[in-house]
Amino acid sequence: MATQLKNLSDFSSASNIPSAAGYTFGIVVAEWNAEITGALYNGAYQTLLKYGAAESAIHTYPVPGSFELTTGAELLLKTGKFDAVICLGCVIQGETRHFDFICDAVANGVSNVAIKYSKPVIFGVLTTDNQQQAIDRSGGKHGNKGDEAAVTAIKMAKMAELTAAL
Ligand SMILES: Nc1c(NC[C@H](O)[C@H](O)[C@H](O)CO)[nH]c(=O)[nH]c1=O
Ligand SMILES: CC(=O)[C@@H](O)COP(=O)(O)O
Repeated sequence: MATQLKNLSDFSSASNIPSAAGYTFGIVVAEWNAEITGALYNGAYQTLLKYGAAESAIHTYPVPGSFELTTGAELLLKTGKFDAVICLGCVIQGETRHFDFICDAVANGVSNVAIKYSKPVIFGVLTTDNQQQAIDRSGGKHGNKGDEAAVTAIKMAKMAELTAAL
């Protein structure tokens, strides 16, 4: 499987990451599986700082679960004050089909909010079979999806800025 072949968060060879300076970011973080989402958040926050975002330009809001990430993104984007919103969560399969409904709702919801406001909303949600897969992708052997979400937010904020000038 491709995932097993690499650290998915290795940006060392990526020279095409724009500066995050001047952009305002929202980060909405689900409290479910907090040990995982906390690691995702730390990765995203530190990555934004690494690429030049000001601490004062990063605004963080917790929500109860991943299902609420869409609402969190909507509430932030309706203010008109954010260049990108990063949604962080971790949904781990349980005994029932609840997993499927949450994952589908968040993926579709995040996409719809991004389109509604023509602003980047980044899907930084782990959807795993078990806890170990989540650990591996939140600072473990497969990298940190929070890092990736932050890089995506920077790139998309830059694209939004460039296309607004067209
Ligand atoms: N089981 C997980 C949940 N469940 C909670 C939902 O996200 C939502 O808060 C609830 O249905 C009320 O609307 N959330 C996660 O983020 N991760 C899970 O594994
Ligand atoms: C993804 C979930 O909501 C899950 O944790 C709930 O567990 P279960 O499906 O066993 O009720």
